[in-house]
Amino acid sequence: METVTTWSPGDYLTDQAETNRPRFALVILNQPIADVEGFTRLWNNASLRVCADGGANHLYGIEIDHDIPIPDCITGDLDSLQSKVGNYYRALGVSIVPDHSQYATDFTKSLNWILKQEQLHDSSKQGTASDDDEDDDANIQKENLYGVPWAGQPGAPSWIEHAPLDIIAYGAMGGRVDQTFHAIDQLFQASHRLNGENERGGDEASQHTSSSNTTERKLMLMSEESVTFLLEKGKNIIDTPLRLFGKTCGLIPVAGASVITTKGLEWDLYETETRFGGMVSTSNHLLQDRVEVVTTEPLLFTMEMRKAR
Ligand SMILES: Nc1ncnc2c1ncn2[C@@H]1O[C@H](COP(=O)(O)OP(=O)(O)OP(=O)(O)O)[C@@H](O)[C@H]1O
Ligand SMILES: Cc1ncc(C[n+]2csc(CCO)c2C)c(N)n1
Repeated sequence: METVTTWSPGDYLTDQAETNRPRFALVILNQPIADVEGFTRLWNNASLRVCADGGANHLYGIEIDHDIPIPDCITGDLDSLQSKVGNYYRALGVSIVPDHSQYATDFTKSLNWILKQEQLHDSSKQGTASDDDEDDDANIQKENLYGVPWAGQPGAPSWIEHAPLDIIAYGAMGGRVDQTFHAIDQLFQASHRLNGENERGGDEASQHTSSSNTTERKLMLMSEESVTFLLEKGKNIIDTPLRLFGKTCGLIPVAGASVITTKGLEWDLYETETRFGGMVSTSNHLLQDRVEVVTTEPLLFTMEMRKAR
């Protein structure tokens, strides 16, 4: 069975009025934001907005001049959050959720917070079926734990009906190298941690079909420079509208050697092995608005954002 995964990163960037845009959560990391317009479009489009610790400082910098939505949450060890920024958002009612674990980064803690919101909603759906005092207690406890008044309560925001949300992390690439590799590791982790270990792969029955489309939640890393995600084993169809993306792209074998076939690139490959120390396709070019990549192992795909000028 061939698995087909479709990727449409441009959909997150389209205007809010446009329909069919996937609902997504946006995590802002602690990196400078040069392309304020591009970031603001993404921030406005997001359904759930989380600041990873010092990410809030950059948001605050933008909010001074722009009318943008406040975050739903600021989380992390909060060692980078400036006190004036924390006080500002606290006064506006933003949940500030400290997590001092020394075994998870602020990026991971932000993903955990998103997962918790979704899980709380799931349990609240089960809870509403039996409307007893025990459930009320559970909801109060959840509110105390996660600092979100609506968590687990009736009247939760509408995005939650679209959960699990896709997740975009903004600002993960191009800073500290260990943080960059950590972000790539999050892409690997995402395939099981954010989607549930058991939902992947074909079951016995689906082995008999020739192809299946995966509808798992996506995690993508975006910045003003690039968008990056981990292609899955099998066939990947990537929407690459050239009005939104620059032509330069790369296919990086971060999971080890892979045999790949591509369609739609200037230097297409046909059943070619890619591995570090062997052939790695960087500085390749998109030729069209849709690219296909078949890969035997997960493969990092990255492409440029289109520059305003
Ligand atoms: N220099 C950097 N390069 C790339 N990503 C970064 C960098 N600094 C921070 N980040 C991202 O932003 C998140 C929040 O950063 P924060 O302000 O807490 O810095 P930190 O204390 O160094 O991060 P952490 O506590 O997560 O190790 C980090 O978890 C990381 O994903
Ligand atoms: C094997 C191993 N390597 C590094 C760390 C350190 N660490 C990882 S995430 C984190 C929190 C950063 O805010 C810290 C300190 C660890 N715990 N275990």
